[in-house]
Amino acid sequence: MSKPVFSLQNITVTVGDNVRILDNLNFDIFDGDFITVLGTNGAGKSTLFNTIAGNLKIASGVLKHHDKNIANDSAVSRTDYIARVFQDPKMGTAPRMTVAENLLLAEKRGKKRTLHSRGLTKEKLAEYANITKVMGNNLDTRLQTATGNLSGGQRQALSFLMATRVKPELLLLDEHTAALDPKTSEQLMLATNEQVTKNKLTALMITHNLADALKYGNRLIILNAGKIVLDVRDSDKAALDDTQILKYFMA
Ligand SMILES: Nc1ncnc2c1ncn2[C@@H]1O[C@H](COP(=O)(O)OP(=O)(O)OP(=O)(O)O)[C@@H](O)[C@H]1O
Repeated sequence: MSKPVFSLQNITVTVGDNVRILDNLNFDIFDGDFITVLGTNGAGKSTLFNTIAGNLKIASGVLKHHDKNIANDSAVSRTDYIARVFQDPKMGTAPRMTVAENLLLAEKRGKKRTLHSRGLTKEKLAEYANITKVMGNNLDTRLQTATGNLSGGQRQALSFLMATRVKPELLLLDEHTAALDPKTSEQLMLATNEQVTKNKLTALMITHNLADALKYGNRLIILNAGKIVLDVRDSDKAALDDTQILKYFMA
């Protein structure tokens, strides 16, 4: 197997009186991996994402991006190559800016993030109409609408498009469909799968939906009490069912 894009080596994260919320975790992420992440409430899933994204300081261990240890790099500097979509539709978009302006801003990943509305040429707007249309929720008709006036589903679809507008080296999906109604949630999940597969994105997706965790991605991990208790890929993942998965929740 090729070298990992990200490598978590003996990562421990503690809170309070030395309580380990990630416990000596070892985990390699390879180019093109689409990893679904399961675990009970409090297992450490968001902590894992916060650790990778740089929002939490690790107590010990090494976090490598290619050959560089990025454990002490700021969260802001990591946004050059890591994108994240949160559960809350209000996160990830600027509410007073229009849909088109948000998309234009998203194209600045890794560059200085200044925005000139004159960058919104006719051609750009036509391009944005195309990419928003595939989300199937009329976002393409709201390009000049302030993001704060969108529905939660439209806003979350926009967050996803922004996170993937410039291909990130890692996409973190933090229960990104959980706050949406079942139909909107399925729509975004299908669009997510299509984009991740078509563009060969490397992604981790936290979900509490066992069916989605089994159906999507090439790899699945289960966290329990700050440790990875299952890590399967390809045919081993395909062979899993709900009953087998639930056993790992008790481990
Ligand atoms: N900054 C923090 N300070 C104190 N405790 C924290 C902090 N962040 C996380 N924890 C604790 O660490 C544990 C893991 O939390 P985490 O949010 O990672 O769980 P999770 O698997 O994402 O859960 P959920 O499915 O409920 O979102 C929990 O017990 C949580 O209360």
